[in-house]
Amino acid sequence: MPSGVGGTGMPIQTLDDLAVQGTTLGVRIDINSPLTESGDLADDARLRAHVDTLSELLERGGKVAILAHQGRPGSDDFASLSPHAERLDELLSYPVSHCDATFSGDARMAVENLRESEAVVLENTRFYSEEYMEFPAEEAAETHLVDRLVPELDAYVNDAFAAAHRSQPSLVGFPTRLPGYVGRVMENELDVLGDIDATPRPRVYVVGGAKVSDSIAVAKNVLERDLADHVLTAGVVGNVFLFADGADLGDASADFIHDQGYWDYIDDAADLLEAYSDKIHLPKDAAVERDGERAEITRGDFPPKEDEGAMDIGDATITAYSKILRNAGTVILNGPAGVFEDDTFADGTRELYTEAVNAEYSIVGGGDTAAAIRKFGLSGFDHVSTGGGACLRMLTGDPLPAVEALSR
Ligand SMILES: Nc1ncnc2c1ncn2[C@@H]1O[C@H](COP(=O)(O)OP(=O)(O)O)[C@@H](O)[C@H]1O
Ligand SMILES: O=C(OP(=O)(O)O)[C@H](O)COP(=O)(O)O
Repeated sequence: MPSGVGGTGMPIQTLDDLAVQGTTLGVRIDINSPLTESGDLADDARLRAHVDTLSELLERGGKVAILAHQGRPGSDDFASLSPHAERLDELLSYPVSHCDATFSGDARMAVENLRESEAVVLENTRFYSEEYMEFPAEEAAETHLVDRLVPELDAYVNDAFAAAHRSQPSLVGFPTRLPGYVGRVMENELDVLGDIDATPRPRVYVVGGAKVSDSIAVAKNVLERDLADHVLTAGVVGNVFLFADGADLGDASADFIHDQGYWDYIDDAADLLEAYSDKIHLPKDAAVERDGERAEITRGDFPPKEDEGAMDIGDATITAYSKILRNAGTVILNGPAGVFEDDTFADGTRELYTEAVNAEYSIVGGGDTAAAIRKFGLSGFDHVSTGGGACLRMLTGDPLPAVEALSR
């Protein structure tokens, strides 16, 4: 019988149920990481998170074909997984190579040629167009990527919790055609994040960062299900809510939101504000760059000058949000409050994250969120999830497609 995984209530097989020796395994991990301008890894936390799973499979004699994505088509961090393979080769005590193909003949040959306790990182799954589309599991199973790789594999392991909210071929297509198992990262995240109702009130969600569609969906869910006592908005998400509330953050911020494809979400944010204005908190001020320095503008003085984009929350927002966080029973946080990579606009993220540690129970998650935590040298959170959107989605009780596909 499958070992089962806490929190999901669904019988899912773990690596304890998998006979590894000599088998060829397709292993989906999430090593989507911040990159430097030259394309190197700016942070390797997600790679390190998967070391236990990969080491276990290799130590037990597995032939490991790694599937993963990096960035999104059109994004600055949309890149090859070659640096990731090099870093995994350094982190693991087993040989890790890279193949610059995902499911072509060369990729299938690379998988066929694997010896026991060897791994190959196949190329960025999102270099292939169908991977950036969402499908029901049964349709995903018939995509080229899945169809071409299945004959080379004996089983599939999904350890990519951080991408489990995406119903994309490499995440949901294999379990309908191969025996599927969760890796150790996925197993732990599902166990820890299993039951949000067990966490103490008042429960405060902090939705920051730049993935507006994910954050609005989560905010809607936790408010409709009365899971949240407060929703603090920051980052690009906060800027969208400010526009939705009629504030004029100026052309630079508006153009950025348009360019990211999120302008249409302003109506959704407005609907949430109308229904839950008592629980949703908006920034009271913003930080912009003026003459090369940080300048703060209160909402009463919006809009900033035409070329000044809102790059961080200001002191008034930090003070107001910190007071709520200080009195929180549970803080659930995803996404930076500003462009924290630039020290000029790191104040909001650093201050809010520092305050979140002091909550009775704190869960933080996300690739850039984790990178910010390391940048500021913070510790003491009860759980640092490898996933941002996936973590929030899990905590709203919404199903994670990749997990559902494994529990068939
Ligand atoms: N006001 C802002 N304007 C532009 N980008 C922002 C702003 N606030 C935060 N960001 C960006 O959001 C990105 C992280 O967002 P996201 O990917 O949602 O976080 P995570 O990976 O933790 O889920 C960072 O690269 C950061 O620079
Ligand atoms: O970084 C990720 O999500 P996160 O930004 O919520 O942490 C995952 O790798 C998913 O990436 P995606 O949001 O481009 O599908």
